[in-house]
Amino acid sequence: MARSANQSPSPFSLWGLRRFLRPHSVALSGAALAMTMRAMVLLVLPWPLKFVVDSVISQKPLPIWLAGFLPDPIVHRVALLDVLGITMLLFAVADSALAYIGGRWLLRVGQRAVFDIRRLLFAHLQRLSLAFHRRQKSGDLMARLGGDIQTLQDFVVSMGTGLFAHLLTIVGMAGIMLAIDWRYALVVIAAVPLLLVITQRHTRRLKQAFRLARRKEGELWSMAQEIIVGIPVVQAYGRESFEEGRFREHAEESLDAALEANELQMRFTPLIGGLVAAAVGVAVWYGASQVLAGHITTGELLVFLAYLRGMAAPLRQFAKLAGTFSKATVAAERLGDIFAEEPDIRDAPDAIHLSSCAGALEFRSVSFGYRPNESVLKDISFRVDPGQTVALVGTTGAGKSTLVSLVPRFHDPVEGRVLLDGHDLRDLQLTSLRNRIALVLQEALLFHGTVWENIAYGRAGAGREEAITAARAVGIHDLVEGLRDGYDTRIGERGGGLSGGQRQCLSIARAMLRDASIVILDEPTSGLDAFSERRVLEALNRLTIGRTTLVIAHRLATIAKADRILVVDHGRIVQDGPHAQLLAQGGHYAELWQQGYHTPSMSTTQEAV
Ligand SMILES: Nc1ncnc2c1ncn2[C@@H]1O[C@H](COP(=O)(O)OP(=O)(O)OP(=O)(O)O)[C@@H](O)[C@H]1O
Repeated sequence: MARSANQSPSPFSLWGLRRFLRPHSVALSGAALAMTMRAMVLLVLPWPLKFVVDSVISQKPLPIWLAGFLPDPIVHRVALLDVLGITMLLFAVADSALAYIGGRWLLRVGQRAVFDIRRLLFAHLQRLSLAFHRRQKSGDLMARLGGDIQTLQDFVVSMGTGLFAHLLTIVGMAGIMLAIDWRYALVVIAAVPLLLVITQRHTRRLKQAFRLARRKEGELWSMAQEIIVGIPVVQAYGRESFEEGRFREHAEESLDAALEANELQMRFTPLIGGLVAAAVGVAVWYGASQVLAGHITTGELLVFLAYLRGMAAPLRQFAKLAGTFSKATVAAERLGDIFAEEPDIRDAPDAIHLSSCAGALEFRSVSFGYRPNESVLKDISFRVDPGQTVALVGTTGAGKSTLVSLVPRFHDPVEGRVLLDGHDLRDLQLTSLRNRIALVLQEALLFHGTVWENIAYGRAGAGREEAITAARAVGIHDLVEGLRDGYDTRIGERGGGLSGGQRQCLSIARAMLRDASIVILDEPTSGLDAFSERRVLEALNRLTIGRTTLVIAHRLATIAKADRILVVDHGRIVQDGPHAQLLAQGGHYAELWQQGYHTPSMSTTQEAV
C-alpha cells in the first residue's frame, strides 16, 4: 500500500476540519455573530440587579452616563424598578433566543460538514485498491464511517456553543471585573490559568485512553461483522456459544477501554468543580470584606458574584470540552489514516483511453508477490488470441486467481508486463480497461434490490429492458420469469432468497450486459448441483462466444471446452496446450487428472458437455 511521500502521519487533523467548514462560512459567521451577541448579553445580564440593589434599595445615584436614560432613583423609585425588571426579562429572553439560534446554526454546519466528510471518505474508500480492502477489517471501516465522524460533529457543535461563547464571556467578564476593582478581579481570576494547565495535562491522558477505546470498538465491530456474514457456518457447526464467548470477550475489552476513558473524564469533572467552588468561596469572603471596607458597593459585589457564577459554568464545561476535544482528535487521526492511504493502482498521467478492444492478451515475463521477496507468480509468459478460451488448472494455492487478478489490474506485476492489444495495462486508463472486462466469480455477489437492477449493475445507465435482453442472451429469461415477481423480484443482501445456481445465472447475465471483450471466470460452477451447473454452463457458453476468456477450472466440462489449457504449478506455467495433447504428454496435467482433479462433478459435467 502506498502512502504518499512527504506526507505527515495524519494529514487530516482537527485543524484540517477547516476545509470542511469553509463552504458553510455564511452559516458559521451567523452562528459566530449570535454567539458573540449572546456573550455580550451575558455580560450585561447582572447589571440591572446591581442597580436594583444600589439605586432602588440603597437609593444611591445612578452613574452619569445612565442618569439621562433611566428614571431618577429618588423621585421615581418604583418606575426605575419597573424599567430594571423589564430589562432583566428582555436580557433573559435575548440570552435564550441567541443561544438557540447560534446552537441551531452550528448543529446544521456540523451535520453538513459530517455529511461531506462521510461522502468523501466513502468515495476515497471505494478507490483504494483491493489489497487495502483485503487487509483492512470492514467492521473497523464502518466504525470509522459512523462513530468517528459523528464525534467530529459533536466537536464542532460543542466547540462552537461551548468554547467560543464561553471564552468570550470569560474574557469580557474578566475585563469588566478588572475595571471595577482590579485587586478583587485578580483574586477571582487567579484560578483560570491553573485550570488551563490542569486541563491541558488531562487532555493528553484522555487522548491516549480514547485512542485505545476507539481501536477496541473498531475491532469489536469487525468481529461482529465477520460473525454475522459467516452465520451459516457458525450455525452449521454449532459454534454459537463459542462465538458468543468470543464476542463477550472482545466486548468486555472494548467496555473496559471505554470505561477507563470515561472514568478519566469523570474524575476530571469534580476536580474542576472543586477548584471552581474554592474560587467562589474565596471570592465571596474577599468580596464581602471589600464591601465592609467600603471599597465596592453591595450591587457591585452582586455583579462580581453573578459573573463568577457565569464563569464557573463555562469553566466546569472545560472538563467536558477536554473530553470532546480528546475524542475528536483521536477520531480525526483515525480518519486521517484512511485519507492518507493512496490507491496504488492509478492512472498514469498520460494514460490511454481504450476506445476499442480486440481482446489480445499477453503476459510477458510476469512475476508477482503480495509481499516483498515472496513470489506467487514467477516469470509467467503466454498469449491469448482474441476470442480464445484458455483454462487455468493447477493445485490449490498454485497462483491461478492471482494470475487472473492482474488482468483487471487488481494488482500490478512486480516484474514484466501484461499487455492488452499490445498496450501495457499500466498505460491504459483504468476505467476504460475495466469496462472491457467482465468477471464471474466463484461466489456470485449480488446486492439488495430487484433482479433486473442486479443484472443492470453490469453497465452504468442500463435499464430494465437491457437487463431483460441480457438475460435472454444468456438463456435465463425463463428462469427469471419463474421467480416470484419475475424481474421485479426483490433479493436480499448478498443475493439472499436465491439458490446458488440462480445467483450465478444472474451474475452471468450481468457480465453479458457489460458486453466486454474479455471474460474472466473464477471457478464459476463450483459448489453447484448437477442441474444448476448445466444451466450455468449453458449461460457461460453463450457469454463467452467471441470473447477472450480466461477460466479457472476444476471441471472437465469447462476444461475440455477450452481452446488451450495452462497448467500452473507453484507460480509457474508448466504446461500449455489442448486437453488431449496435455493428457497424451503425461507430466503434471496427466498427474492431476489421475489424482482426480476433475472428479467432483465429472459425471454431471460430462452430461452437460
Ligand atoms: N491477498 C493475499 N495476500 C497474501 N497472500 C495471498 C493473497 N491471496 C493469495 N495469496 C497467496 O498466494 C498464493 C496463490 O494464491 P491463489 O489464490 O492465486 O491460488 P489459486 O491457484 O487460485 O488457489 P485455489 O485454486 O485454491 O483458488 C497462495 O499461496 C496464497 O496463500
